[in-house]
Amino acid sequence: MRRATVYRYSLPMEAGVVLRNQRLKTRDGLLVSLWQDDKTGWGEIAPLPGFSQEDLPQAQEAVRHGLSQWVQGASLTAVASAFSTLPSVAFGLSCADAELREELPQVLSTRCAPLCHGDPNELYARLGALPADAHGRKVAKVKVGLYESVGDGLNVSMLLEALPDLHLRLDANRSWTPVKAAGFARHVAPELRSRITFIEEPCLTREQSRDFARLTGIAIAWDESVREAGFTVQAEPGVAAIIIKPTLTGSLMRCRQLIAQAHAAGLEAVISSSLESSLGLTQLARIAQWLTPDAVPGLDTLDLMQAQLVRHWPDSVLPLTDVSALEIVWQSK
Ligand SMILES: O=C(O)CCC(=O)c1ccccc1C(=O)O
Ligand SMILES: [Mg+2]
Repeated sequence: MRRATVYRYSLPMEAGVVLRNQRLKTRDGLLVSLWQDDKTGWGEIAPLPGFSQEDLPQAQEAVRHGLSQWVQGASLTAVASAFSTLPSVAFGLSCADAELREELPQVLSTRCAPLCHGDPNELYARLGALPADAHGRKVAKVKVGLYESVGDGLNVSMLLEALPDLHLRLDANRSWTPVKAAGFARHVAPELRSRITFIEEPCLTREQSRDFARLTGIAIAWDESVREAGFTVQAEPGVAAIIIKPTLTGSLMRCRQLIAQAHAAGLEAVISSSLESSLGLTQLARIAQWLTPDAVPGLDTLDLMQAQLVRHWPDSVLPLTDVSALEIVWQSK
């Protein structure tokens, strides 16, 4: 006997969370819970406005359709893979399926690369307290490209000089022209550059980003590119990693394939958040622990929200919204 329920959630965000020039006041998405015999599995489907190709009504319709098929006996692995044009649906359903089949291990590490922002004194204290990894490195992430690139260069240099065991991931989201990218690099001394683990997509085009890596010796990582048609994972000079945001990428099987390709090419694969709730985020932490145990994931986004959802992120003090408070939008008979 199979049963499925689809819930809809809307969580208030912290004031001032801006994504691609639009303010995100609430994070909206779906949770699915599946029952089969005495087993249960949950998944989160949350298209991210400005990033996902699909919107929530489209996702909801697809989830309803996919789960009706599953309830009637179809394989959810197959159902999820069929939604390759709706990555959030493919990912959420495949997570619920993996939990149900007890394939997704429970072990979870809350270790992730903290996003550096806000008051410098507070930031220094936070980074000072950050645990080092097996190589004695502290890994944190800084968004760049929002203001003057020269200021970004000075800021990054200041952090690296102040904390000798700090290694930084930077993320420019393709915002620099080659001239701005050079302005950034000019203000980061060559001896500090090796502690920039990578910068995600510094420039508008891949070719410009490759040139930046070659000219500056600063490694880069692909993020947006990974989700573009025609992208193939391959070893390239100056490329250190690929970023995998499962909600924007697709089924667990697709993510595993990308991770395997990255590792085969000698690249780091970094699991990263698309602003999932605490339920999706804890699953991402489990996936990261399982499939990319040596890479610190990019999951420091829970505090952008004002509440957790159904499952706790360990140590978070945010209030928890219980499943009983959620609207049921579909249920199998
Ligand atoms: O990768 C991380 O560390 C956090 C997640 C993150 O940065 C992000 C989250 C949602 C949408 C886009 C991005 C991004 O990588 O720019
Ligand atoms: Mg990025």
